Amino acid sequence: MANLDLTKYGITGSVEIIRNPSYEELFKEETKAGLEGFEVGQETELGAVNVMTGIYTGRSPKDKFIVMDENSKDTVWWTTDEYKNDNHAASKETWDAVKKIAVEELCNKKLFVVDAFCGANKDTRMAVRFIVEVAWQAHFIENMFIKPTAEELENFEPDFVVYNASKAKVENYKELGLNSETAVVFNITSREQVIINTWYGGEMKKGMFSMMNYYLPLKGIASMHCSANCDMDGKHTAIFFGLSGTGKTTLSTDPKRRLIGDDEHGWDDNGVFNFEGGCYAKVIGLDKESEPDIYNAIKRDALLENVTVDANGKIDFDDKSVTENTRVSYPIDHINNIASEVNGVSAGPAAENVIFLSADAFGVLPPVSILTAEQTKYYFLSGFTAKLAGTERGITEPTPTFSACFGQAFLELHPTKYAEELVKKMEKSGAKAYLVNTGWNGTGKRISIKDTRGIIDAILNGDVLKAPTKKIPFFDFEVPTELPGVDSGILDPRDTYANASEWEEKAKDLANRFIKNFSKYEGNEAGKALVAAGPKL
Ligand SMILES: Nc1ncnc2c1ncn2[C@@H]1O[C@H](COP(=O)(O)OP(=O)(O)O)[C@@H](O)[C@H]1O
Ligand SMILES: C=C(OP(=O)(O)O)C(=O)O
Ligand SMILES: [Mn+2]
Repeated sequence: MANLDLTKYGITGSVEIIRNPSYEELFKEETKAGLEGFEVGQETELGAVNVMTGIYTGRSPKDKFIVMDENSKDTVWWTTDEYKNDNHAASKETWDAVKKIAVEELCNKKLFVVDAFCGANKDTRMAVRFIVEVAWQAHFIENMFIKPTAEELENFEPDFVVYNASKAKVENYKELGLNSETAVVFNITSREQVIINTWYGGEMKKGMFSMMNYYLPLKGIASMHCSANCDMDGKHTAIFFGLSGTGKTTLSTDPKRRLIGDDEHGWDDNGVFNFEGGCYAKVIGLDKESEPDIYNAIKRDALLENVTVDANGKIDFDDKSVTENTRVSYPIDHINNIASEVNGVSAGPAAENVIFLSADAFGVLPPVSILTAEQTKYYFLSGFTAKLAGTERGITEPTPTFSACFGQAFLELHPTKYAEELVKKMEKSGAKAYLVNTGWNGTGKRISIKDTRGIIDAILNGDVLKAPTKKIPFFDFEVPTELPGVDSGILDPRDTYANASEWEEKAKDLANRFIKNFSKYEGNEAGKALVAAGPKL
């Protein structure tokens, strides 16, 4: 395998090709003398290396394109004026041009090639080859994707190739119909991705997630933007859907349970399986006391991004001067209790509890609502939350949004397809769904991690179904009025306002937004039938 041939990709004149480097080699490469600009990694007091990712410290959805061809034309959920999404169409000519830019950037260089899997299920996993010129990018990939065994590496045949040319620019982007000098372009037919002018690792991670979101539902497998964990015996799986910053990583990392994965999962007839081999946690304001497992995962081999570190390697997790989206990637075995230790792979049986995390910036949603089957479909398709600062370019404060299936930016097919697959699986396992607000309430502050953890515990141990409940107006949510370990004063959101009429006013406004947003699903009978499960004025 020493002589990996990249000329078949048009990449010629390679000075050196380092394939699947060890962590030891990566450490040397990313901290060695002579590196320049954003290539430089700095060793920190916790042993993890920190890097700066440049202008792009979050994903850039406006620069995401998919080649429109015979194959993708009628399957991909394209953006339209009536319903905008992030699936912008690129022509085949544009594809040829951006691929050429990427390949030229990668010619005559020392390169890193990382071969890895996306998907823990051997029958449906994608073998991905990443070609990059920056050592820490190779490190990020090794942390986040599933490492092949020596034997698997020997016989590795990529199903998908990613060309990361973060140092290049698309100068003639206007001519090519692109949005800027930055481009993240997918070719579903040739199974390739090109990344130009952004160093943010999330484009590779969420890029392959988007591709799984295309291929898996077409095979009858649910593909989900959620975290997952199970009990200590590897059973009783729970999944946590949520847009960036709503708490998937924080809440699935639970010392009482085993982690399956923190962000991207499939659900097939055997159960829930992780797509990834590692986690990508936010570290802004990271507090050792409230998130000890994440804190302890930050050690040698973990990779910090955009964190403020002084000349002696001392970390300041509270500093937001570069971005609020400071991150750490680490291989999943940096977490003490993981599902693969008892289940062999990062997987668990069919989920029994399905939790929708929503960070409501309006302070209207109760901290926990028990959903009916119809409400489950309605709230999944609605995907209401707030986009939190940082993960996407241009978002600087909590911004309310309806992100279908709690992951619209990564959906390649129509949202109803994901809802259909999820509901099929939930019906089969008899799973119950809950809507959990990890955002704000009438106090003007975010609900505490402690209270949210108490709520999650009550869902997972069944207490929530034994608790006395009441109904919340407009939304018809059933909410518990007391739960062990949770401040009873917050369970009815109206109690967190000086005057309940303040809540009422905001609730009416939010209900209206739901109704308006849902009109896009009312074009068919199934959509129309769900309206009754939504808010009413
Ligand atoms: N009640 C809460 N529940 C979950 N996370 C919270 C809560 N309050 C504040 N946070 C913070 O919000 C962020 C959640 O981010 P994260 O778990 O990485 O989300 P995701 O994985 O869904 O992108 C963390 O920085 C966490 O400390
Ligand atoms: C890395 C990302 O995911 P999350 O914030 O959900 O962890 C992202 O959306 O770019
Ligand atoms: Mn996360």
